[in-house]
Amino acid sequence: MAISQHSDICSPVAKQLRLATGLAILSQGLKLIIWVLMVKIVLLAEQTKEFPLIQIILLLVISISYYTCKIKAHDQSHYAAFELEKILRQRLVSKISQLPLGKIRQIGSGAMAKVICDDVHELHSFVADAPPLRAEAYSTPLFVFLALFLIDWQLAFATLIFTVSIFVLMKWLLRHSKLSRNEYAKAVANINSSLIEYVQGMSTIRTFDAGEGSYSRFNTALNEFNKVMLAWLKRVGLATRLARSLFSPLPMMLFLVVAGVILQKYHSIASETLFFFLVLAAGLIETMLPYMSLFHLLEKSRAAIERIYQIEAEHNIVTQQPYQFPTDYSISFQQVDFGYDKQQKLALNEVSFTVPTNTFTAIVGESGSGKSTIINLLLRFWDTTSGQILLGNCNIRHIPTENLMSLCSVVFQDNFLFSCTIAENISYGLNDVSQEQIENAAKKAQIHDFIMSLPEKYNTKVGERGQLLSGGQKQRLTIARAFLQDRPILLLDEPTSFSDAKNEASLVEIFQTLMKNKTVIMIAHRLSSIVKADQIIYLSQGKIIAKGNHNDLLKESPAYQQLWMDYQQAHQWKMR
Ligand SMILES: Nc1ncnc2c1ncn2[C@@H]1O[C@H](COP(=O)(O)OP(=O)(O)OP(=O)(O)O)[C@@H](O)[C@H]1O
Repeated sequence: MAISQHSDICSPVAKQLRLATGLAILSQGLKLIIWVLMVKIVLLAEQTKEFPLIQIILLLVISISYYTCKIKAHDQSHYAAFELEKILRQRLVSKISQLPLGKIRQIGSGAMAKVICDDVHELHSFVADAPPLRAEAYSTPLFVFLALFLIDWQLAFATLIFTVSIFVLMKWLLRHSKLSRNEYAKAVANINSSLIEYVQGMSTIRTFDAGEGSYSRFNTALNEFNKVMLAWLKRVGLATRLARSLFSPLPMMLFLVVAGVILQKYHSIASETLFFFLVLAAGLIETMLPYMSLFHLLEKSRAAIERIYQIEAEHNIVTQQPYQFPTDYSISFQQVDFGYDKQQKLALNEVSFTVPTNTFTAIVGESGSGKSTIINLLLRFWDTTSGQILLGNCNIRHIPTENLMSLCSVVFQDNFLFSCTIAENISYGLNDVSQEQIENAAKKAQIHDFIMSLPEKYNTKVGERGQLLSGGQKQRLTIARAFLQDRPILLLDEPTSFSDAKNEASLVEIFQTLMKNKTVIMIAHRLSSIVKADQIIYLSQGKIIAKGNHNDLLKESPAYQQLWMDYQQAHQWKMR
């Protein structure tokens, strides 16, 4: 099973690996000839007075060929390992781009980074070292036993039994290493994710938790890792050392001397034969050490392969056949149920509403009521549990993802910017955009003057995740991006969250321009910006409790009346 998984994952470089293994086997065959020749030369020197020149030249030629094959095998397997590392990383990154966003968050950035960096790297050692090790571990014993059986089948048989016994004992001693590998990987992933969280949440940590507690998750992960390693050392360390001692020439030589003496009682064994056995079998036992390394490599990489395959087996966002392409931009949720987790309460429960083309729908509701979930489902970051979402009368599951995305502009709460220039961030994902178009979009988002005040203007780099800009500036760049995209559907999540009173007024004006002739869904806490909405959807605990425009809801919905009163009171309180 493990072997088939290994050969499966190595299939992109199978040809290079076959060549490497072939060269390694050849080198092992040559090594055996070298041993036999060496014994022959020593015995020849003892028997005749002539200098064994031809044999020595032959020995030299074969030795050079042996090293050439060995080096070439090593080179081939290392080239293959680098190639496979590249291919697997490309495959995994491309896979991630096709996964539902929810799945990516569930797996976690730490675990994901571990698979793409560490696990793929782990495979590198396997691919680079396994072919020569495999050749040594399998072909050398075969060649050696063939030679030993030809020399003396009885002593060869006894040697075989002894070797197999050691081999079985070694397998038994190493039986626990499999479990520790999984625990080890889990502990490393935990350190990675707690470290990523620690660095990303540094500002929050410093503000709220300057004491010991801020390190606690990272520390717990480190302690957990130490515990796993110590337990592993206790459990496997002694066994590994014992197995290594057994697989050294000394026990084999002791055995051969004893077996040779016993056998001599029943039939005569020439000292020449025993000499052959001592050299070949002692060499044999040494070449079995690679078997142990191979076993470890297989075990280590097996867990890594399983984790790579686990990600590759995750379900992609699938566009169902037949493909459909919307002709208008109305949106309709029909009896939509959705839960992030099977065990959890539904985040949306029988949600139905329609947003006609070029109208403005606002979603309000308490925190956690399911507002963002509506946008997540519409963008197919997750798929509905039941019910359906239509866009222009097409079920969004039938609309190819790239088409669906090309219809929607989004301004999120957390506006993600890439570590490139301002111009590149505004035009992100768009081809053939002129500088003039970028600047026009920035003007509409009222951020052009600020950009022009920067030393490198539109070529200013914004830093990792846009950290060189303020929250409001990042938001304006995202709005400029939405202006430039000019897509028929606009999804806004908390668009005024970064603004003061003056800024809010200018943002409302900007949004009014941006929203013109578009189908708009806006999530809002500030009711002032949604009074003019064509429709307000009031969510509570995943259910729609009221639906209509502001005036209708004020007349008909006690819950909305209360919400409006609370908002006004809060507003007045702020004014005072
Ligand atoms: N990734 C997630 N995994 C599990 N549960 C989630 C996830 N995201 C949201 N939830 C849960 O789903 C419910 C709805 O969340 P949602 O983010 O849609 O609410 P919201 O109304 O947008 O809240 P807020 O106004 O605070 O942003 C909440 O109970 C929340 O805890």
